[in-house]
Amino acid sequence: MMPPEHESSSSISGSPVGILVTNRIENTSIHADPPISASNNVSPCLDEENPIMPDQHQQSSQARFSVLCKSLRPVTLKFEDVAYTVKLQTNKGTCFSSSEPKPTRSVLNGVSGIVRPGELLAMLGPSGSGKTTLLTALGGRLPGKVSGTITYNGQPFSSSMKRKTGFVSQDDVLYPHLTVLETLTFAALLKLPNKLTTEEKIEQVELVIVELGLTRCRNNVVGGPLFRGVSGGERKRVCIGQEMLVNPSLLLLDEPTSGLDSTTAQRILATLRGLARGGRTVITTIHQPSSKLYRMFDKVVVLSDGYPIYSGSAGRVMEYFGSIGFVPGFNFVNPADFLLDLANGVTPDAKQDDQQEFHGRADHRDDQNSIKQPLISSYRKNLYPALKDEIRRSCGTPVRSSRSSTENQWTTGWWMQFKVLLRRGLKERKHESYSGLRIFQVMTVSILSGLLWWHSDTSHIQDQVGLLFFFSIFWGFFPLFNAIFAFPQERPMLIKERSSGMYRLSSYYFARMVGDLPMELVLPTIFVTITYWMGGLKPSLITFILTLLIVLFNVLVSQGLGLALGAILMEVKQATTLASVTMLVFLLAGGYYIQHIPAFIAWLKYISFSHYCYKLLVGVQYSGTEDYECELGAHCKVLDFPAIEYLGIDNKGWDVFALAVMLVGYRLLAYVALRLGQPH
Ligand SMILES: Nc1ncnc2c1ncn2[C@@H]1O[C@H](COP(=O)(O)OP(=O)(O)OP(=O)(O)O)[C@@H](O)[C@H]1O
Repeated sequence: MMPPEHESSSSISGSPVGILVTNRIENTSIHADPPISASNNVSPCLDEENPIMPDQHQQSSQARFSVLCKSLRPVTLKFEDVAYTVKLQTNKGTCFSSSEPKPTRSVLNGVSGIVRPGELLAMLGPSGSGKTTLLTALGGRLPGKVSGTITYNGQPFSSSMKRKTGFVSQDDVLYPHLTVLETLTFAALLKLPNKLTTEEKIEQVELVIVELGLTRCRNNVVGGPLFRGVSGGERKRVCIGQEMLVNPSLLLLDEPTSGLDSTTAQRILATLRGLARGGRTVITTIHQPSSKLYRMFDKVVVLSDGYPIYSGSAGRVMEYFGSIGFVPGFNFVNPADFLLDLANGVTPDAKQDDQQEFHGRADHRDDQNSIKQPLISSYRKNLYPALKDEIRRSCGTPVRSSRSSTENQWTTGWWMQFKVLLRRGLKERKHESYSGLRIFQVMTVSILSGLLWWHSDTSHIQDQVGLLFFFSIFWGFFPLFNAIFAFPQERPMLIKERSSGMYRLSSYYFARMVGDLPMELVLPTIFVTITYWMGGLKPSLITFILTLLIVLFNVLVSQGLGLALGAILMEVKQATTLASVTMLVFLLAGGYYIQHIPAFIAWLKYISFSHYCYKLLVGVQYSGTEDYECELGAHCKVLDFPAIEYLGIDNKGWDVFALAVMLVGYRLLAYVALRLGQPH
């Protein structure tokens, strides 16, 4: 069997990004076609202080890309004895916490490898073998403790490395309502450094679109589970494009070809190989590559139940397994199939009938283990010592970076991030915020309540007070339940973008707050304007404006509570349940339904923003000197009306203060909860 050949050219050379990457080759010590022998491939580590610089000629011919070229700093990634254990969730102790320690499961065991700039490494293994976990660990995104050592040019993972790393996850997290062009443009504006002008950033987007073959669908919306957008392959390419924009030195991809046809898969891998040849370090997990795809890999790591059974040159794999007695059968065509069979504990040369019989046997698990165990032992005996030696030899002295890891953590400034995130949020959520359904809902309720309270006057003071209470409750519920969805819905995107150090949490948070404001304030304004005048409340412009301002204040407070509940629980079902209980308590303790609440529980009204809003609304509607018709022909003081007397309409300053404290407090709580829930 011939070892897989390595192609000498990539399909992307010739395209603009191809030019960019192939030019990198000429300027580096990396070969256009790196030798597949790991031992021959030891190159010195390149650090931040020694970026590969294009020569003068290329600089002038590619002035447009100069900033991007300079930012490329090759990364040698080494991982040694990487192990990871997870605590398993159990059903026990859901009501009463169990004192028993949670069972643990070892997901990765002593995985080692080295990938240099210019190389494309593939991780192979059956489903559940630990590929994604290893990739996530190498991307510095795995929560909890990863044992072993992972270094990038001899350094541990840092925020500067984070910015040089592109990570494409298996689940394509994208905003469904943005077009392909918008998605990439917003990513470019947020990710590319300030020293590039907006035009240059957009130019870079155009290059990536051409490179990834997205020209045809550039103006199509991405789409989501509820409505169709671009195809699965195009989605995947958009995700890769987002990472390619920043010209990452280290590119990690989780199953970039899953669900794609073989031609598209091949094109994607050719692009990745081209990117690698441009001086990047590219690592991908892959499920079942064809032999054609397999030939594009320089190195492979094969995992079986979290244990490595091979780590090294892709071209030497057959030679190695042959040397330990695993020779492919007569129908051998694809090294990847051979490797997957071995990783599954299945002998590759077994005939179809034997396989069926084999799987049907009750003790086939033991048989599988009896194949896996020698493979794991053989790896430790035959491959590991040489690999360890290679890892140690290559770049033994850690490269010192003169910059601190926190310095220059962000590529763009706070204000730029805020502006871009605000624009993106407005575009993405315009369908939601300005949805006809929401407007219809508010208009219907306002007209209906205007008709129900049609021209009420102080002779029906009970009704009027009821209308004011309705204002406070409706505009307590509505924004609260809308706001609850904000953070749980955006969580995957927030985690993805924050993990790559795209923007500050504060700029995202403020952009979200400000972006939601227009519609949050327009709808109650329409409502109050219709209902106030139809309902026959005091015909005074000042009173109307004050009423409107109080309702808007209430909306902002209620929205803040919704955001806080969403951010704390990060789960819509739990948050809506808690919100409905809270609002029910506020409704009952507000002072309208019950006026003789027992003293031991009367304090509840002080934590209810609806209570303060209701009090203020009544306070601006009626003055202490006003009368109302309490009996036929008899007039009483408004302040003596039982509901108002119980409420007490003095101390408006305190009510405003209490609402202001809640306005700030809830939002602060939401921010802190978001910050604590963020990957570090
Ligand atoms: N946090 C966790 N809690 C429990 N089990 C986990 C956790 N993380 C990973 N695992 C388990 O570890 C194993 C490896 O998972 P991983 O996602 O890395 O596999 P994989 O090889 O990428 O699989 P696939 O090819 O199907 O994506 C799986 O059995 C998975 O269930």
